[in-house]
Amino acid sequence: MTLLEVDQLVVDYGAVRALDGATLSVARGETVGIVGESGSGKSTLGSAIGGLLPKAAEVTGGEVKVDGSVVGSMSARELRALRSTRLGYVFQEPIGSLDPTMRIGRQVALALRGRASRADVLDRLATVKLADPARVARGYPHQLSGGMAQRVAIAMAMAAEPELLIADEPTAALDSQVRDEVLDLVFALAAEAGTTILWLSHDLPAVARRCSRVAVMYGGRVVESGPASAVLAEPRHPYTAALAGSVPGAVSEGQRLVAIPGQPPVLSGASPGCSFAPRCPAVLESCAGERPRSHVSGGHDVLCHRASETVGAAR
Ligand SMILES: Nc1ncnc2c1ncn2[C@@H]1O[C@H](COP(=O)(O)OP(=O)(O)OP(=O)(O)O)[C@@H](O)[C@H]1O
Repeated sequence: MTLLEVDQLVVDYGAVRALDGATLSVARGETVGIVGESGSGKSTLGSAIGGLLPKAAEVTGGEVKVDGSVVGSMSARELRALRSTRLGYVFQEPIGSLDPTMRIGRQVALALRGRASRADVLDRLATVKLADPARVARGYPHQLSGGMAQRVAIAMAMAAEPELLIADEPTAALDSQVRDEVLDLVFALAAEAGTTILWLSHDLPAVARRCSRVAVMYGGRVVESGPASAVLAEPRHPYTAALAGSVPGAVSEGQRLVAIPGQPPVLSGASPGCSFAPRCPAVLESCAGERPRSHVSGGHDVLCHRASETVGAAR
């Protein structure tokens, strides 16, 4: 059953177009990795789902539905309810999710929606494998290491057992050892609570290893989505092919995506054609002037004029 539907979403920050008709559908229980270079629109998409876009942003087209309800039509109260009961967010910088002036235990109690006993709070902190939950509960955010703070942020995001957890590069600020532990934790807690995961990441190998589905973003659109193993083994979009082709040996888990020659676009308005055309090794004449439409090919959704051809030919 569909939990999240993003349909042709367009978001502008003034003259900069961050999302240019992004479309994505996520079923309950899926673990979906959204992969893309810096500026491809991942964070904007993640924020739009919970009505958390900054003031500078304007939704100028399309819509987001969570469990059938249109997020853009919700009142402030409905949005607060959506965020406190159905969605959980974890960001790159855990400190940003924590109140520097409040003891950790009190913050976790609030995330448990005010009905929490001290034992509930300590239980919750124990689920994120903090060695001494009582000590952490008594402390303040500045007393925690980055890894510990992210564990607390995860405990708070998962406190209400949300239907959808949006994890926006949750481990980018952590060192590699802690990174794996934190990801293990996120996926284990989500599996236990039946929470669907949307994980926004630069880290293609890590996403492929942990997620059931991958969506690749480029120029504010989802250019390919499908089962993780199939998308990586047989990419249909030349951009995904370039990313996937660069995986063996060239990039290991935890590293950022290797560069593809050329620069990703900064759009100011709708892209007239495929925004990957200037960097595409398989570009056709029509690519620059005609927007590719969704094409289902081998179980993947692909936005490419050449989607029906094999990627072997496109590369
Ligand atoms: N507050 C803002 N004001 C103006 N432009 C913004 C703002 N936030 C994002 N943008 C622009 O919108 C586009 C998409 O940015 P977004 O942060 O969503 O991408 P991203 O894929 O999450 O990148 P990163 O991986 O670096 O976080 C970029 O061109 C970015 O410069």
